[in-house]
Amino acid sequence: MEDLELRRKAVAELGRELRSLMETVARTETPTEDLQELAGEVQRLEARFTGRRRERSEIPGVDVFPFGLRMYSPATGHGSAFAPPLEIEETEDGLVGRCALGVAHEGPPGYAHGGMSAMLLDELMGWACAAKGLPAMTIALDVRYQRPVPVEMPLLLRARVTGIEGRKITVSGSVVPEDDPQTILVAAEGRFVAPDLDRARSLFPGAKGYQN
Ligand SMILES: CCCCCCCCCCCCCC(=O)SCCNC(=O)CCNC(=O)[C@H](O)C(C)(C)COP(=O)(O)OP(=O)(O)OC[C@H]1O[C@@H](n2cnc3c(N)ncnc32)[C@H](O)[C@@H]1OP(=O)(O)O
Repeated sequence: MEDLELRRKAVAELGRELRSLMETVARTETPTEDLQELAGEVQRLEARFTGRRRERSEIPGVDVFPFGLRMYSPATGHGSAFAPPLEIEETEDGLVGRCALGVAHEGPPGYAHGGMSAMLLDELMGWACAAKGLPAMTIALDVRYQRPVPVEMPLLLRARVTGIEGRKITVSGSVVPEDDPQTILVAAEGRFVAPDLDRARSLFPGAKGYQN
């Protein structure tokens, strides 16, 4: 069997180059004829991905699901062109995530798109549930945007489970500047539900962790 760590490294390297490309594209003011030529080159590059494509519900071979690694997650995935990617660490008081957003994640000029903050919080809050042994899905997310989130600024995200009632979990989260953690840019409250085994099996037929 192919070395999994080697493959994860290759996936992450490709992801890093794609993120860099996305940022270059979002910032470029290069002449129009260059853009037209580059689009053709990217199309030719895409045609070189000739290997097997995974099925819609198939878990990527590099992942560990539901408790571990999602390499193509748009929030945490090192293989994702879209992810910052968010780096997560477990602390005594819940989870802490670190990242900086780029111009490719912009909403208002110079500031992050609100959907990015919501997505990153949603993901981190979801991982906070998994860290309690309850891999769960979001059923409600209330996001308060208190200050705009500058792009290219190191950010600290926090997620803490505040209550567990059977399979229902409540989680709070925030985004702050890493160098000014008292200033809350975004605050969130979320409700999550850990699907029961039957529901999880039907939702994620490709997940070995839920099968007999
Ligand atoms: C799970 C796996 C993933 C983990 C990956 C690792 C972490 C990655 C982190 C990534 C994070 C990314 C996160 C994402 O992006 S998750 C993606 C966005 N979220 C969804 O798509 C979830 C859609 N909802 C559902 O599929 C079902 O509702 C689920 C599966 C969650 C529960 O269906 P299930 O059949 O299992 O539950 P139940 O019917 O037995 O109900 C149980 C209890 O819950 C209450 N209730 C249920 N639903 C709702 C609702 N919508 N509103 C209000 N309440 C609701 C219900 O009243 C009952 O309460 P009670 O009567 O007992 O008091």
